[in-house]
Amino acid sequence: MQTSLSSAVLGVLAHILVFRNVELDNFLLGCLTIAVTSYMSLLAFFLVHGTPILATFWEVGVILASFSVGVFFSILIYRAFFHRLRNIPGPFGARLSKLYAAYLSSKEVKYHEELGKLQMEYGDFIRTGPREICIVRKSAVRLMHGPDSVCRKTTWYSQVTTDPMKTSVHTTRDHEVHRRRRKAWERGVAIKVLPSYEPRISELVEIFVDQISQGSPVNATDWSMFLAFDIMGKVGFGKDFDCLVEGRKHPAIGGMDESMETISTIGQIPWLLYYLSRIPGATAGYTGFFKMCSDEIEKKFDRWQPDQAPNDIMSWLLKAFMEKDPSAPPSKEAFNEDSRVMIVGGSGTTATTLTTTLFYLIKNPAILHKARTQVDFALPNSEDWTYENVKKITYIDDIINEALRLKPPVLVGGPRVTPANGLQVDKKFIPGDVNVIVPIQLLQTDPRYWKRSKEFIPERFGEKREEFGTSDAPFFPFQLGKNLSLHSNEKDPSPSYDTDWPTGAYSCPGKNLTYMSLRMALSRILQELEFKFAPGEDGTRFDTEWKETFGATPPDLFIEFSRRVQD
Ligand code: HEM
Repeated sequence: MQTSLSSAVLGVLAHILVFRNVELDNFLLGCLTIAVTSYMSLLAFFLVHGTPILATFWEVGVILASFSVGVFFSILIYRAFFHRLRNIPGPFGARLSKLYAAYLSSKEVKYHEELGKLQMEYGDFIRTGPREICIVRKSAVRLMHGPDSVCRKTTWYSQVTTDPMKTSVHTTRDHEVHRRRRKAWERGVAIKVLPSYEPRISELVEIFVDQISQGSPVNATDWSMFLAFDIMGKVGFGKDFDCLVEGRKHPAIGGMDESMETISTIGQIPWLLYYLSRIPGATAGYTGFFKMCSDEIEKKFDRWQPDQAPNDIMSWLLKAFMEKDPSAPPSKEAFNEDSRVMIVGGSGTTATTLTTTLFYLIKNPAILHKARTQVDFALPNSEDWTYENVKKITYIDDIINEALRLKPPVLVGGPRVTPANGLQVDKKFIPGDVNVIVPIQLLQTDPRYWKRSKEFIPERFGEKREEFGTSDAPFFPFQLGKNLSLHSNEKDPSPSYDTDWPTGAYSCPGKNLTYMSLRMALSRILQELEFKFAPGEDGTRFDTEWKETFGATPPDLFIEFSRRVQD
């Protein structure tokens, strides 16, 4: 009894003095090794001192079990009643473990909506995990994601690897290393290199328009993905993925879709995902995709010519690598990771936005008519369809932005950790070392900041901007993007609506490329095609059944496209 009690007390002390003060997430294997070693040492100790074998196993088992009970009991009591977040309201289960968030996410894979329900019940500051809160306040956006933010990426970003030599730019948690690596990326998607991508994007959009207008209804969710994936192949790798020509998903990503829902649920507990993904066979669905990316990188290395100007995003990273520039990915593994982030981060998001714009245009015939009239005016002939001309149709930008507002392809967004000395958000003090989520879709549809918040009104980003108070409202689908002008201009072809909210350190570098792809696709569709819901489709599922899979997985949407008959 005495041994058991002492072991339990030791467990409590271990939690209070050691475990509570260390970021344990990625040292669990180390902890397990220490536990096994301790077990073996204790066994050896008792046996050497002449304790019979059975009694030895019993004694050591009791010591370890008591120690573990002490640790877990201390953790639960501490999290429930003494934690620095004890005054932030939230479900009791969320205080104890992130398993609660995983449970919410697993119900229907709609964590974005679950957060909305929690907000209704607990207010704008909600405790969503033992040391995690969700803040549904505009003021939190800039504090977490703005250029002057002192908040950093959390352990959530370590779910693939903890080795800084192997992380992608997205999963690099060291702020300084990340800052350096962003430079190579920014060269690859800079405004001045975009024109070199235009012919490739135009060619793919033409194939897209040809393919979808063959007469029968098409699943716009899939076809938008084929287009976006092909664009990332051409602009990212300089490679034909041929999804549009063959009318199918790339075989390499076939196995990935099914695992996205599971991953996003388990991803609520990053360390668990980290360890599960190390079980042999656990990432089988990704093998083809990983191989495709690493093969392409390998080919790029083989074909590298120092005197040739880079003509795709990965070549810009390769140039930095070959020239030993500090912005380069630090290893081939890191290179591979960057290429995967580019494909995954760049294709699904762009595709989702394109489908969303089509959905809203069909639902709002007056807006569709206005958009078409403007396109016809700016591009009277087929040959007028050039990016230079398309950029001038600002109503297209307004439509894209309104789609990104209502249904952002990243519905919730990545967590950030507060600095050691904490952070003031309005009147609430958030203690240090706390993970914070600022949910994108909830804030972008919040009636406190957006008039007629659930309605599709592109003009709120254009001529009715002042009337709708858009400048002051939280709009951050790319986190906080570059902000140079209201509408396209020479310096920045991407529109910006948050003049006071300049670029955050971790914001999306692909924003300009995204606008270019979407502007080209949408303008060509409007110029060339009529479209309406396919028989039996009314868009309800597409409107309501989005899954939160770190980004978003929208349902199918069946649309009938046909060539426009010019009158
Ligand atoms: C509609 C289109 C897109 C949306 C809404 C979007 C949104 C986002 C968001 C919200 C983040 C921040 C994620 C986080 O905080 O963890 C992000 C990061 C990122 N995006 Fe995008 N993205 C889009 C398109 C693209 C494209 C086309 C590319 C490829 C060129 C791309 C590449 C990246 C990369 C590399 C990061 C990581 C940046 C970093 O951590 O420094 N994205 N994106």
